[in-house]
Amino acid sequence: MEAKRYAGEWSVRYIEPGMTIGLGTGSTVFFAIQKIGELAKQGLTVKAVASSDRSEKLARELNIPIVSFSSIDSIDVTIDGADEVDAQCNLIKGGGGAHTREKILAYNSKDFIVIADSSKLVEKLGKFPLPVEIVPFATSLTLQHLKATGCEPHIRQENGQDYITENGNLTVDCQFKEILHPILLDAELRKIPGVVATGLFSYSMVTKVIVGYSSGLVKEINPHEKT
Ligand SMILES: O=C[C@H](O)[C@H](O)[C@H](O)COP(=O)(O)O
Repeated sequence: MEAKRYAGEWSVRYIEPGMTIGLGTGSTVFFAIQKIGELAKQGLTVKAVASSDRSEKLARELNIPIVSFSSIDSIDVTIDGADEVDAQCNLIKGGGGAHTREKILAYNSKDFIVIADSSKLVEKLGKFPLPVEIVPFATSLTLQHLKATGCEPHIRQENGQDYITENGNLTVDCQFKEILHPILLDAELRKIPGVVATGLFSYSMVTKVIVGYSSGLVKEINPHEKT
C-alpha cells in the first residue's frame, strides 16, 4: 500500500494552477486524489472530471471542484492507475471496472500519467485477465467471439451477481496465456459487435509511468524517450 502512496503522491507535481485534471479510479489514484485535496485546501485552483462515481465522491469530499465532461474541451492531465504495465508501457486496466470511462479521459488528455506500485511491472501483459466491457445483449454470442481470439472469458461477478458497470454493461475478464501484440489484440477485440472497450491501453497514450517501491523509491518511465 505504501508503494502506491509514493507513486500517487509523486504524481501531483505535474498539476499546475488552473488545470483541468482527469481523475482515474482505484486504490493508487486514491492517494493522488487525497494529495490533490490537500493542495486544493492550500489554495490550488483546479477543476476535475472523474472516471467513476467512487473517484467523484472522494473528490467532492475533499472539495475538489468537479465539472461535467460536456462543459470542457480537453483535459490537461489525467492521473490513473494500472493493473499491468509491460516493458513498452502498454497497459492492462479495468480491474476496478472503470476502464471505458478511463480510456475516454486518457484519450482526451494532453498528458496521461500512470501511477503504479512495482508489482504491476511485467515483461508481457496477460497474467492479469483482460477486462472487456460488453453490452448485455446476445451475451453468449459475444462470449463465443471473445473465446475465438484465444482466451477464456468469464463474466465478472460481484456478490453472486453479474457486475454491472457505471455504463450499464457487463465486464468480461478474458484470461489469455500471454498477450504478445496488445495493440493488434485491442483492434481485433474491438471488431466484435457488442464490445464497448477493452482494458488494453497502448503506450502511445501514455506520457509517463510513475512507479512506487516499498523502499520509498519512485521511478519515472517515459515510453517515448529514445535510449
Ligand atoms: O478500473 C480500474 C482501473 O483501471 C484501475 O486504475 C486499475 O484497476 C488499478 O487499480 P489499483 O490502483 O487499485 O491497483
